[in-house]
Amino acid sequence: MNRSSLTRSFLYAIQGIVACIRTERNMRIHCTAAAAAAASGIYFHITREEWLVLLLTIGGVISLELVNTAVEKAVDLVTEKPHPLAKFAKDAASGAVLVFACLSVVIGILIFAPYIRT
Ligand SMILES: Nc1ncnc2c1ncn2[C@@H]1O[C@H](COP(=O)(O)OP(=O)(O)OP(=O)(O)O)[C@@H](O)[C@H]1O
Repeated sequence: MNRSSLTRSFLYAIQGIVACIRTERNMRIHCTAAAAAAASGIYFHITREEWLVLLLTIGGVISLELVNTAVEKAVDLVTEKPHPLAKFAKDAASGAVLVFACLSVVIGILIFAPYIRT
């Protein structure tokens, strides 16, 4: 892979992220929550280890939402007619986001609750 094709792949990936933020309401919710968590991390001066967990969690949710959107678009490309496999694929992909998002809330509470209490 030469340098210009590497740059092109990078630009396509950025285009994918921007398109997802523009079109997907859930993605904008995740980005807002991520910004709020990062701002809280700065405000409370959380530790290096807490930043590692927080950043991994933010990256996980946003990456999973990108994959979920990709699955939705790919399914819609194949068929927009009701189909049990289309439902299965979309529900499983959004289930993956839901699992990670719920655990992120728990992680956020575990990180920030001690700072808020003191
Ligand atoms: N072709 C289909 N066949 C059967 N069920 C479908 C189909 N398309 C969507 N569904 C059902 O409708 C739900 C919502 O699908 P839709 O494509 O509107 O996603 P969405 O509302 O944009 O999801 P998200 O909120 O995760 O972005 C799916 O999770 C699935 O249960």
